[in-house]
Amino acid sequence: MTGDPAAAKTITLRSTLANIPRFIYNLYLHPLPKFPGPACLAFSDIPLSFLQLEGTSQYRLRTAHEKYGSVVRIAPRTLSFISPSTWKDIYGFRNGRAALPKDPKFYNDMLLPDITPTRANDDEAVPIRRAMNSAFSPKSLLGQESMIVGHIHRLLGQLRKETYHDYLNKISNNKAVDFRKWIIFSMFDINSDFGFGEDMGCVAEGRFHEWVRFVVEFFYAATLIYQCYKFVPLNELLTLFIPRMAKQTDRPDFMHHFVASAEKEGLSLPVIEAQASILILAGSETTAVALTGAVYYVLSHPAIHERLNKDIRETFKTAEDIELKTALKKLPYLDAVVQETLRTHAPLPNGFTRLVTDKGGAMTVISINNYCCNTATENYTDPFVFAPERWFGDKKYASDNRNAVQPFLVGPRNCPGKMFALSNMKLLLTHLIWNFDMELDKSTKDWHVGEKVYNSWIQPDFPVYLSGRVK
Ligand code: HEM
Repeated sequence: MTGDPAAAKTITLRSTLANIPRFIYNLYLHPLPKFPGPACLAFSDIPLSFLQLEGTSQYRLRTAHEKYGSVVRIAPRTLSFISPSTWKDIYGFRNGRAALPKDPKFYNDMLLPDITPTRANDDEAVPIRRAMNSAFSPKSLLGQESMIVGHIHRLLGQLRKETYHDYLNKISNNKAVDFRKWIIFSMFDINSDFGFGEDMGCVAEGRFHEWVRFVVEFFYAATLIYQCYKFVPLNELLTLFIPRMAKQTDRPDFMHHFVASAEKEGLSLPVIEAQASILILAGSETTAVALTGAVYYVLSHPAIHERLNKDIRETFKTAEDIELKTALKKLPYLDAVVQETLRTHAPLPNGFTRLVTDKGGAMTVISINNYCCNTATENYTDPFVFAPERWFGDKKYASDNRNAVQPFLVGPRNCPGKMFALSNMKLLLTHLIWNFDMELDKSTKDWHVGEKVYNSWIQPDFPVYLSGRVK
């Protein structure tokens, strides 16, 4: 097909000219101009969409918040907030239900089916969430520990193989390992084992399962979703690849708990099956991004790395002593490292949009952007400094708004997998640090600078040198 650049230019110019009255209206006559914000974003929806397609909107919005304050108009009908007090107003409960409805343009019918908790309306989501809660209860999570540890051991074994030419004689092959890749493998294995009682074999085979690759790319596709009519609904794909439901395992996995409660809630089989997609989609990539971020921040701060090494290696005399109960409770410094990672590197940095309807019926889209909120100078002292101490009552950070960090959201539509994600992160970090001395490859300098976001951070390769611990 041949293009005609002159015709394209003419069409662009004509449509821009035709829209000038609308741009003027948006800037000066619209009901929202009382909210501050850059005119270059407020005149049309196009600039924000462009930045989102480019994966860089978080940086532009942060600059706008630093200049204009805690509420910024970022498109004609769109406001961004960063005050900690607004979390509850936007996402919390009101009269036992979600305070505000989800924005159907983001939660559209190409993203996920409306029988997933993410897209179900507030009333329909209640029984699904109730059925999920029993699967995510602290008791059933503790029941998953041996499964998680089994996967961690498999991962450690593969990392040793990658690191050592001859493991018994400790002959290293002096090759850095792409850590991010292995963490993704492990998180997809753990989440699918948790969800369906069967892992995907990513760590064992050292490669992405085909549909896992698809799920990772779905995060990018979600940004382009309006143009993505070619995508088959994800849950149908998943049920094609995972012959689940009837499979029986001795260990009560998520589906075991979920199906038992779902029956009591009167949920239909299609609703039960649809949870397959959301569980893998929501849990694997997010936790992998957070874990990779945590390893990066720890290794790039030698004092933090040393303190964590000391805490973990002194607390657990043998690797078998590492247990969820102890890893979660006895290691406050590890806890602070994880919190600080979720502040500086929240896996889903851009906000989740909700709608406010005014008396005339006009809708405004509002959200809190995690990246802007967590790196705002109005919320944190030295917001770009990775400082676990800020979670320990260090005087320097006394004025920090620590409750501004809400990577799992708040309220009735928050993340039900929060405890599962935190447990995985802490267990894996503890095992890694107990077992290995680690060092960043030089190429990782400024590894996170300019990272793009398509729903989640697009992290570059992450080469790390490993060796069996010396002390
Ligand atoms: C660090 C890791 C994680 C982060 C930061 C995170 C964050 C979030 C956030 C912000 C939401 C709300 C999204 C929205 O409103 O559209 C969400 C929803 C959800 N998450 Fe997580 N998540 C993580 C890990 C997990 C894990 C491990 C699981 C399950 C094993 C999980 C299961 C879910 C489910 C099922 C939903 C949908 C809930 C609903 O819409 O009602 N998440 N997550």
